[in-house]
Amino acid sequence: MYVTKIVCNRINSDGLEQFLVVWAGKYKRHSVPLSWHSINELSSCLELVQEYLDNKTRSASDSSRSLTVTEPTSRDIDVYNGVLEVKDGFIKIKACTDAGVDTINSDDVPTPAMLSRARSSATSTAEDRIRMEVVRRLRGLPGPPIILLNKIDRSSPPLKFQFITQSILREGVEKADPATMTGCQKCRPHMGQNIGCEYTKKCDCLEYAAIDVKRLNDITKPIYDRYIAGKDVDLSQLPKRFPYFSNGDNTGCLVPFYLNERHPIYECNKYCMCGPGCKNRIVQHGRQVDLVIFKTKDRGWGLKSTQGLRQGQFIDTYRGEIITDAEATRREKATSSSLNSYLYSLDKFAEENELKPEELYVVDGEYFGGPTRFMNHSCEPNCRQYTVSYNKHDVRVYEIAFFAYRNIEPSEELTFDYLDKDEEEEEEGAPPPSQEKPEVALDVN
Ligand SMILES: C[S@@+](CC[C@H](N)C(=O)[O-])C[C@H]1O[C@@H](n2cnc3c(N)ncnc32)[C@H](O)[C@@H]1O
Repeated sequence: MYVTKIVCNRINSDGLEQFLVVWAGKYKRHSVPLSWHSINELSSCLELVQEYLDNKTRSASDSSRSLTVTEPTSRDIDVYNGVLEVKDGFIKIKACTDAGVDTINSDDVPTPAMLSRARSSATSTAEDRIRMEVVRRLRGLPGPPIILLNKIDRSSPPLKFQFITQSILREGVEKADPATMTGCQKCRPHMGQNIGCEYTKKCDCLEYAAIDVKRLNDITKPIYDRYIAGKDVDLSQLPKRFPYFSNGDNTGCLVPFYLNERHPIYECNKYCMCGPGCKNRIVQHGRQVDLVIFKTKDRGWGLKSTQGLRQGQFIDTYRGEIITDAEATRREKATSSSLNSYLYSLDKFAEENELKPEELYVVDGEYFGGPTRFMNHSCEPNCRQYTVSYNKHDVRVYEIAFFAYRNIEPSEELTFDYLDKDEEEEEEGAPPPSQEKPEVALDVN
């Protein structure tokens, strides 16, 4: 026995908030079992209660606009279509042979009388219970606190959304063979400045990192030209940069070369010889900033931080279910929304690896994800998403990480551009926001 739907609410004669629930099962039409329950008895189906309350709020605002008032036309009754009993800890339906039990045609429920009563009945205990459940889930997440804030109404983020700490690989999605995941072998934890990887030429993790063409010289330019001509060359000879500042106030923030040009970030991994203290590891350590999921006036939920963020500071990853392109298309068709804002294609390496669209994977953050799933769109965003790879040989599964694109004031809403495309940006040559600090790259070749 399980609940399939909530159809009505009321305050009973004891002053208790109750919800009329529909139970699943094979029953004769018109005699589907229904019963009234308090929110404490509905803890296993809070999502359904939330869905009911959201619909009720929506239809209340619709009817206030059209000024339609439905007057009660039939009497309200308490017991419907059978008797529920608790047996062995489960709710069961006892066949109703007692002529004295009130029944009602279930197709008529909720009756106009019930609806009228529901409209004027408070649901604050249920709303508080739902909020407590969201807060409980947020407290279970690793990292600094994530606060839930709603000064607009009594709603909570959807309970059908599950917070996860790592993306979930769905059917048909595979990471590259684990044997391809290698670490840098020539780096050591103490090579000079005690920061792990010190020299871009030694760090194998940078093999496929972007070439810093501005730093080509008489020796490296001919190697670069051969590389561009498609010849086999030793890429470690070409000038590269580590992605993060290794010292100073901006330690851990993205250097402008990556921040502005959106080059894929290759972090060191568990097979690297540089050790866990290496400064080429930021995203893999997870979120280090506090976050607030808050209700906006007109854009649903949004995200902010109570602390100021520095330009280039890592916020969190965008996670979700990683699905195949075919599954993404199926989900897109199934959703009523024409623009599915939760799907994110993992296509960063598609062109250079000649991957066909149908071979790509997609991250769906609608029902499983992290707090960044609540970030809203802006055409002038203060955050941007970057590609972060721990396995340079895996071109289909990687992380999407949000970093502050400029300094961000405490409690400023965090936004990114949903239509952001790296390629367009490079073509247009959009000027980056000014850097307050000069860049100090980590590579000291
Ligand atoms: C990824 S979600 C962001 C979180 C969302 N606000 C929520 O409450 O779940 C994307 C959805 O948020 C809303 N949204 C995001 N940015 C918006 C904006 N700038 N203006 C209006 N609605 C926006 C749209 O409904 C969009 O489909």
